[in-house]
Formats: sequence, C-alpha cells, structure tokens
Amino acid sequence: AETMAADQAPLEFGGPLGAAALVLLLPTTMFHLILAASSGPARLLGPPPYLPGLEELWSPWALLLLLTWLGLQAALYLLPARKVAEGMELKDKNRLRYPINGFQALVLTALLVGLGVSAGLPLGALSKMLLPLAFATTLTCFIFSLLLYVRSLLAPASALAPGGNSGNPIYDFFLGRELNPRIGSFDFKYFCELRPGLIGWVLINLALLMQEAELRGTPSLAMWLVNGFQLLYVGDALWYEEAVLTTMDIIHDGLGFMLAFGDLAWVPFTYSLQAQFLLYHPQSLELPMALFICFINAIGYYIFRGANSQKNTFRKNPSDPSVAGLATIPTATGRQLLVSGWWGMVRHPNYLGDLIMALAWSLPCGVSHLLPYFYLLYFTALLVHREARDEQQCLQKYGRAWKEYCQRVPYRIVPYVY
Ligand SMILES: NC(=O)C1=CN([C@@H]2O[C@H](COP(=O)(O)OP(=O)(O)OC[C@H]3O[C@@H](n4cnc5c(N)ncnc54)[C@H](OP(=O)(O)O)[C@@H]3O)[C@@H](O)[C@H]2O)C=CC1
Ligand SMILES: CC(C)CCC[C@@H](C)[C@H]1CC=C2C3=C(CC[C@@]21C)[C@@]1(C)CC[C@H](O)C[C@@H]1CC3
Repeated sequence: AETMAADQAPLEFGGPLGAAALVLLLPTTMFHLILAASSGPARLLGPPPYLPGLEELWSPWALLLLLTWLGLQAALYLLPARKVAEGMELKDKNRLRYPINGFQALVLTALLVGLGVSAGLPLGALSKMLLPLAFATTLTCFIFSLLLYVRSLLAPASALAPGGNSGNPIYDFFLGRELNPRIGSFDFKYFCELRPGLIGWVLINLALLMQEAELRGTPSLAMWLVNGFQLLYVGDALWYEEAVLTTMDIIHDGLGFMLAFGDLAWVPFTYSLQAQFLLYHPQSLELPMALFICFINAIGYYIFRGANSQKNTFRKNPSDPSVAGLATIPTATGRQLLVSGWWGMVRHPNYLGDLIMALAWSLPCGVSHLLPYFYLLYFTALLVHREARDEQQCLQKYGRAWKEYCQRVPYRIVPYVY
C-alpha cells in the first residue's frame, strides 16, 4: 500500500487519485445504471442511452421528498428503543451508546406507507422519480460530506478515524476524518448505515412492484421474488442491527463521502436495479425455476446467517453451548479466533453466503442481459477488497495468531477456489 509518512496509516483506494476518481465514478455509474435499466437495450457496458438535461435531473419536489424521508427516519431513530447497546472501546477508553430500534423503524415505516397507500398515495409514481431523487440525494451527500469534513477540522485528534486523516483534503473528504460524528446522542454514521438507505431500498422496490401491477394488471413472479429476497435481507440486517457495531465501517472508517454516498444513494438506487430492470423488461418465470432460485437464496441465507450468528454469539459469550465446542486459536489480545464450524471452512463464510444470495437476486431477471448482474459483479469486487482490508486489520490486531489461522484455513471466501 502507498504511504504518506511513516507514522500514518497506509493509504487505501489508490490514494488521493483513486479517491478523486471514485468521487466522480460512483455517482456517474449510479446514473448510468438508472438510465440503462429503463432503456430498451438495457446495456451495462457502453455509453448511457442518452444524457439527461438539468430539467430532467433537478426537481424541488424530489428534494422535498428526500428531506421528508430523512426527517422521518431521524424521528424514528429518536423514538425509545427496545435496547441501548454499547459500541466497541474507543481510543479514549470510552464506549458510545446506540439505540437498537432499526427493525422498529422498518415496521413503523411499513405501517405509515400502508396507511398512505390505502388512503390513495400513488406509491408506484415513485418509480418515475428515480432520476431526480437520485440527483437530489447525490447533491445532499456532497453537501453533507463537505460539512462533515469542515466539522472534523475542529475535532480533537482522539475523535479522528485511523484512516481518514492523511492531510490530503480529497482523500480525507472521501474516506471521512471523524470516526463518530454526533450531535448529542444522534450518531450520523450509525443512522446512515442502516436506516434511510436500506429502508429506502425496499420502498423503491415496492414502488416498482406497484407500478408493474398498475401497468400489467399484476406483479410478475420475478418481481415478487426480487422484492421478497431483498426484504428478507434488509429485515435481517435491521433485526440483527447490533452486529453492525463491530463492522469496520463503524469501528475503523470515518464518515466521509464514501459511506455517506454509499449508504444514502448507492444502496437504494443501485441495489434496486433488478426491480428497476424488471419493470421495463418483464420476464416470464416458470414455477420450477422460481422454486430453484428460492432454493439458491435459502442456501445463501443459511450460510450468511449461520456464519454471522456463530461469530456474534462467540464474540458475546464464548462459553455459549452452541459455540463452546468449536476449536479456537488463542491470540495475544486475550480474544480467540474460531478455527472450526463456519469459520473453519473459509475465512469469510458470511461473504460466501452473501454472494450466493446476490446470484439468486439476479437470476429472476433471466440471462438475456448483463445489467441485472451488475450487483453480483460489483459486490464480488467490494467483498474481495473488503476481505483484503479486514485481513490487513486482523494481521495488525492478532499478528502470529492470524498467520496461523490463515495457514489452517487457507481459503478466503470460496472453498478450494479463492
Ligand atoms: N450488501 C452489502 O453491500 C454488504 C454486506 N456486507 C455483509 O455484512 C456482514 C458483515 O461484514 P463485515 O463487516 O465485512 O465483517 P465480518 O462480519 O466478516 O467481520 C470481520 C471480523 O470478524 C472477526 N473475525 C474474523 N475471523 C474470525 C474468526 N475466525 N473467529 C472469530 N472472529 C473472527 C474479526 O474481528 P474481531 O476479531 O475484532 O471480532 C474480523 O475483523 C457480512 O455478512 C457481509 O457479507 C458487508 C459489506 C457490504
Ligand atoms: C461503493 C462504495 C465504494 C462503498 C459503499 C459501501 C456501502 C454501500 C456498504 C459498506 C458496508 C455496508 C454494509 C451493508 C450495506 C452496504 C454498506 C453500507 C449492510 C448493512 C448490508 C446488510 C448486512 O446484513 C450488514 C451490512 C453491513 C455493511
């Protein structure tokens, strides 16, 4: 990895140049995908079908809708929570507290949307506003990240993320300087990571399903599958919300453009690509094939949930009967590494399950186009890169014990392949 100075964390994402490229490339890709999904040829590669003018991109109504959405999710975040969890220990030895009420926010949002729809709210019309909504979200993310950057210049050194304070403004703007920007108890990163984007994603999917029902009389089986699989994924993430407190996004990365844009824009507008594609390119899916795809999703989910729960249980209580019998490697930190069970199969079994689910989300879209497979391709690249970042951090944390783990479990994500 490139380095700035000997005492600074190695630069990631190709340093300032890579960060600058990503700041431009991520929004451009997102707009390309939205435009391509609604176009006849639906080409992933090649130029966009057309270049939209400002009058098509900018709408004050879209901005108002976005701000209302963010306001609603912020209000739901502030409601009393079933539990308040403590995060990992910080540099100053303190621990932050986080409300565990994401699933409650999903249910309350569903109730509000249900009420709205039964009162005549034309939810399907949202599918025609994706372009201006994505534009308003992108602008908001740029402004938000800029404000976060400026605010971080006033933060004490102990509040900074290990990675995002290289001194290069573009790199730091992208990666995020401050680790846990908060106003009072409102934690911006934790809020962004799970709520507006993930719940927004299922809402957009639902709008596309309703629009399809309006256009064709009933939603297609393929649309039901995509909606069902992705709702399960989002519901699972919010149900197990506490697990996000140990991810590198919360522990290691600052809140900058990468996470702000990733969470608020990239997730809802690109993760809903399969449903966008299906609205404009209906697919006939036979029942046996649909059942086969459900089976693939179930296998993926079984591995994903099994691996994540096994690690979470082990980290919370290593003597829990469900994990007490597993083989482990002791480390100098006092923590242990699992070396049997899911974590003895590959070093990232949860990524394997996630990738199998990603395949199941694309299959209902048929094999005539590459576009609906974008998520699978992007996600493979994201997880390979994420695995390498995590590996680096684990090597630093656990040293020799990590090397031993790598020797005993040589494959990273796919057994005997990678
Ligand atoms: N859909 C999407 O866009 C994305 C989804 N994800 C999903 O989110 C979930 C979380 O992923 P992610 O945050 O990357 O990290 P993981 O949940 O895979 O956690 C990695 C951490 O687990 C601990 N660990 C690693 N190996 C072992 C072991 N053998 N025994 C015990 N602990 C171990 C280490 O932390 P420590 O030892 O400190 O506990 C390590 O840093 C995954 O299921 C992933 O697929 C992630 C990113 C994007
Ligand atoms: C495209 C950019 C370079 C990076 C954007 C990254 C974000 C989209 C992802 C970073 C980590 C994420 C996690 C999830 C969603 C995607 C982002 C925000 C989950 C919430 C998905 C559901 C899982 O159960 C937990 C994940 C935690 C990490």
